[in-house]
Amino acid sequence: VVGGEVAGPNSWPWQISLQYKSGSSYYHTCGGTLIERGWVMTAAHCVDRVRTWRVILGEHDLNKVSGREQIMTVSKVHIHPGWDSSSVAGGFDIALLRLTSEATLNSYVQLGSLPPTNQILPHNNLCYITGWGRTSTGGSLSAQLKQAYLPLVDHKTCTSSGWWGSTVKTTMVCGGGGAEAGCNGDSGGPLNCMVNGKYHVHGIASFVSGLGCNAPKKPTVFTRVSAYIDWMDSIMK
Ligand SMILES: CC(C)c1ccc(NC(=O)[C@@H]2CCCN2C(=O)[C@H](CCCC[NH3+])NC(=O)C(F)(F)F)cc1
Repeated sequence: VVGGEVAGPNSWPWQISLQYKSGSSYYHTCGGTLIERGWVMTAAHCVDRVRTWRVILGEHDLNKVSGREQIMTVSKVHIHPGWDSSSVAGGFDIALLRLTSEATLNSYVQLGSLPPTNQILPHNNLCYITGWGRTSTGGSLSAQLKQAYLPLVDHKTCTSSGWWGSTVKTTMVCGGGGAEAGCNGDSGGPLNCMVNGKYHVHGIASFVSGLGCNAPKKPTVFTRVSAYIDWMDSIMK
């Protein structure tokens, strides 16, 4: 996350850290959202390589043990059948991870709320991106979870000339476009949007400009969760 601030510990209790094993250590690679006690929603591009995964719930500082963490292994990865790893512009950047055991819900670990099917939020809707991604283009990951205010950018603006144009599809949502942005390592994490006084997970961080995470007029692009409710229901049935 470029800009914004360190989040209050566990103030986004559905945020997870997706980590892969290399040698005898695990490394943060993406964010994600706990949506059922046994299911995590993330981006397809995060899990389209065969790796040994683990999910940390109740995480805040990647380098410290608070005792609030729950370390979960992944028993199955479900990547949307429409995902094409050679083109993030094609959309379908969504995957579901079946956890080996069910999470214990408490003050530090809660389920994220999903939007109704095909809900489209208005331009400038209040949204926050959260993640441990790079804090500047080419910079390092954040040890603590960060949050940044990314007002929603409507499709008409986001697909206009000088912005993303036709790269952005109707199954995507855009947020920010100014100094604050998602960045590498925030992938798969939630775009938390306020609707009727409650945060819903409206987006899954998908891509930013190759020119820089906070390139002007290149808002962070998210998978629009409300476009994939039926698919998710069919998998989690
Ligand atoms: C649509 C197409 C023109 C296109 C547009 C932008 C990109 N951006 C990128 O690839 C930049 C550079 C490093 C990773 N990155 C990204 O955008 C990565 C992975 C994207 C999927 C790539 N297989 N995503 C993120 O950093 C994010 F925003 F989700 F946190 C890639 C392709």
